[in-house]
Amino acid sequence: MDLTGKVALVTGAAQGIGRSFSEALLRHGAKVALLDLNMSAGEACKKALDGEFDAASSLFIACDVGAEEELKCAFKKTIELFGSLDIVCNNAGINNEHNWEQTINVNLTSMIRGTYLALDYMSKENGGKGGVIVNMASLAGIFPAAHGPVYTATKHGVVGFTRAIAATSKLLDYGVRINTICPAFVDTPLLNSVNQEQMMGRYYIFKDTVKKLIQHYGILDPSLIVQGLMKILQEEELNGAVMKITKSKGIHFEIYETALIQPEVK
Ligand SMILES: NC(=O)C1=CN([C@@H]2O[C@H](COP(=O)(O)OP(=O)(O)OC[C@H]3O[C@@H](n4cnc5c(N)ncnc54)[C@H](O)[C@@H]3O)[C@@H](O)[C@H]2O)C=CC1
Ligand SMILES: CC/C=C\C[C@H](O)/C=C/C=C\C=C\C=C\C(=O)[C@@H](O)C/C=C\CCC(=O)O
Repeated sequence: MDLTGKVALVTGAAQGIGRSFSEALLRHGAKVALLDLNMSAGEACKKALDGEFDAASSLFIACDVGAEEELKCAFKKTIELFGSLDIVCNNAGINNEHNWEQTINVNLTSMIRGTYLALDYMSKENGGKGGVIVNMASLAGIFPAAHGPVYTATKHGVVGFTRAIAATSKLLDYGVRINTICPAFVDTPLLNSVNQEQMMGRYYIFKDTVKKLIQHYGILDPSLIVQGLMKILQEEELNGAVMKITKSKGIHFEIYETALIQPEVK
């Protein structure tokens, strides 16, 4: 996909992986809607991006992806300003085992809603011109993380939903490719949640164990996750792919046994 002039929407864009995604998309000539809960961080991010890229190429939208109407409104504002939508990165996520219901709402429910909103605008079934959706999971979407059982559940859900809706998209010819990225530990503020008892809840007892896990497996630079995003955008055969990114093996893919026989669509 030539990104020049394409329109992308990135959730959790104010920092971390989402900010790295947004910078890379702008650098490749795309326009980007930056969605984030954190108003001050979002405005600071937008100001910094305006120092490097045309201010008209990005739009910060304060949005709690966990609030249905706010997410719907953010999609609407994006299309109203930029005129179309080609790429959606459902990236926003939290690691909160204390308020685990919020973790489910942000990491899973909002990702599903963001995927459906993206399909509303991009699917050929709705008169759209197709596009690409990237849902951010984690290696905890493949391997159980004892220090984060609810986080693990949400990320397994991201993987499962993405693989299934990608099959739906292919069967119904939506013209939209939907893939998921499962990074190991990445150098972003999220990692600091390990040190926060209000985030780890009853699993704060694992604090030192997780730190040893992080030390053992290493910490990835967000730029490698950006490489994964670019690979997904450029390799048009990728749909329903589960991309893993680790220190030991870099960018590689989970291989699954043959999928269920899919229903014939009459
Ligand atoms: N950092 C890591 O080690 C890994 C992170 N991930 C996933 O990558 C994604 C991005 O995480 P990071 O960049 O590391 O985290 P981060 O905490 O650095 O950034 C997340 C961004 O999302 C925003 N956000 C949080 N809740 C929101 C909401 N309700 N509405 C809108 N924005 C919201 C935050 O304000 C923040 O700007 C998450 O889904 C996370 O689970 C996956 C594997 C490893
Ligand atoms: C506490 C921080 C919260 C979230 C960060 C992240 O989402 C959670 C990650 C949880 C577990 C990460 C495990 C990392 C494992 C590795 O890095 C691998 O090198 C080893 C494990 C499996 C590799 C198998 C493969 O690559 O096919």
